[in-house]
Order: sequence, then C-alpha cells, then structure tokens
Amino acid sequence: MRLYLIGMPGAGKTTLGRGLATAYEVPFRDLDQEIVRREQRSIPDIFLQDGEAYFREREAAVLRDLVAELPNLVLATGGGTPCFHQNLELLLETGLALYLAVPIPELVRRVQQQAASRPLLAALPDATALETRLTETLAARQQFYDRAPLRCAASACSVEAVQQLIERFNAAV
Ligand SMILES: Nc1ncnc2c1ncn2[C@@H]1O[C@H](COP(=O)(O)OP(=O)(O)O)[C@@H](O)[C@H]1O
Ligand SMILES: O=C(O)C1=C[C@@H](OP(=O)(O)O)[C@@H](O)[C@H](O)C1
Ligand SMILES: [Mg+2]
Repeated sequence: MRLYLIGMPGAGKTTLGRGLATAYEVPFRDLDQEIVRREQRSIPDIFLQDGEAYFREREAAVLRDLVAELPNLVLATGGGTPCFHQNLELLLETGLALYLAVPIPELVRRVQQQAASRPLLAALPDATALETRLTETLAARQQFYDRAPLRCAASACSVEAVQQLIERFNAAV
C-alpha cells in the first residue's frame, strides 16, 4: 500500500504520517525531509537561493523517485505538492490519498510557532496576516485537495480513525 497525506501546512501530515506508518509497519517518508537530504540544505535555503519554481521541480522529481522506489509507504507530502507538475495525478494513480482538513484558526495556531521553517508563510507581520495568507492559499488549493478519495477532519484524525476509514474504503471498492 501507498498512503499519501495531503493538506495545508500545519495540517499534521508529518505527525500523523509517522503514526500511520508505524501502525501499518511500512516505511515512512516525509517529502520535504527527502528534498532536504538530497539537496543538503534546508527548505528556506532552497527557496531563498533558487526560488519556488526550482523547489517545485525538485519536489516533483523526488516524489517520482520515492514512488518508483517504494511499493509500500506512508508519505507526508508538502502542502503545495498536489498543486504542481501533475503530482496529484501521480498520487491518485499510484496510491491512496488522504486529505487532512483543518480549520484555518487551528492552522494559524499550529503554524505560528514554526513560520520560519515554512518560507511561504515566513515574514508575515502578525496572526491576522498569517490567517489571510492561509485563507487565500486554501482557496486556491481546495480544488486539488478535494480530489483525494479519503478525507478526515482534524478533530477526528487519530491513527485508529484513519485506519477504520481506510478499511471501510477498501471494503467498498
Ligand atoms: N492532531 C494534532 N493536534 C494538535 N496539534 C498537532 C496535530 N498534528 C500536528 N500538530 C502540530 O501542528 C504542527 C504542524 O504539524 P506537522 O505534522 O508538521 O504538519 P504538516 O506536516 O502538515 O505541515 C506541529 O507543531 C505539530 O506538533
Ligand atoms: O504549502 C507549501 O507550499 C509548502 C509547504 C511545506 O510543507 P508542509 O505542508 O509540511 O509545511 C513545504 O513543502 C514548503 O515550505 C512549501
Ligand atoms: Mg510536513
């Protein structure tokens, strides 16, 4: 099985992904961490030195490498992954995508502490600006996220709840 977690920055893709990989006893990969490992520099440095377009190219290439390499995995994608370079189509064709839906105020709370590690959200003056940016970003991305066959609301997104969701999905198809 390949399980792909998609959703906004702060949705909990990395956190939940680790738990799901342990529960299913399959390898866990975090796409951002794989990019960092291969580039030998941080995500903010990649954005700063080479820009978003370069990051998106690397993101698409590393995603394809991971899919080719691992028939079983839980993958935490980056928030923008499904929105570039036909990545969503790849995810839908090669595994099961789960959208973690989290309300904007909760995203603001979670991301506020870590804005510096997320270049697209860094350098915003306050929580209001962060909220505006996240709202605009979600509006543009919702059409991509909504194509995932599985969706879980933040309040219900435990490892066990997701496992039940997947069982029901597999039984229905
Ligand atoms: N279910 C949750 N409830 C509360 N906080 C969470 C939850 N999942 C993740 N977080 C916190 O939110 C922040 C972002 O989580 P992370 O897994 O890095 O999200 P993503 O990879 O989707 O950007 C982290 O500080 C993490 O501890
Ligand atoms: O939303 C985005 O476009 C991004 C989200 C980040 O991942 P997280 O969703 O894990 O923060 C990371 O890929 C990069 O900073 C771009
Ligand atoms: Mg992450």
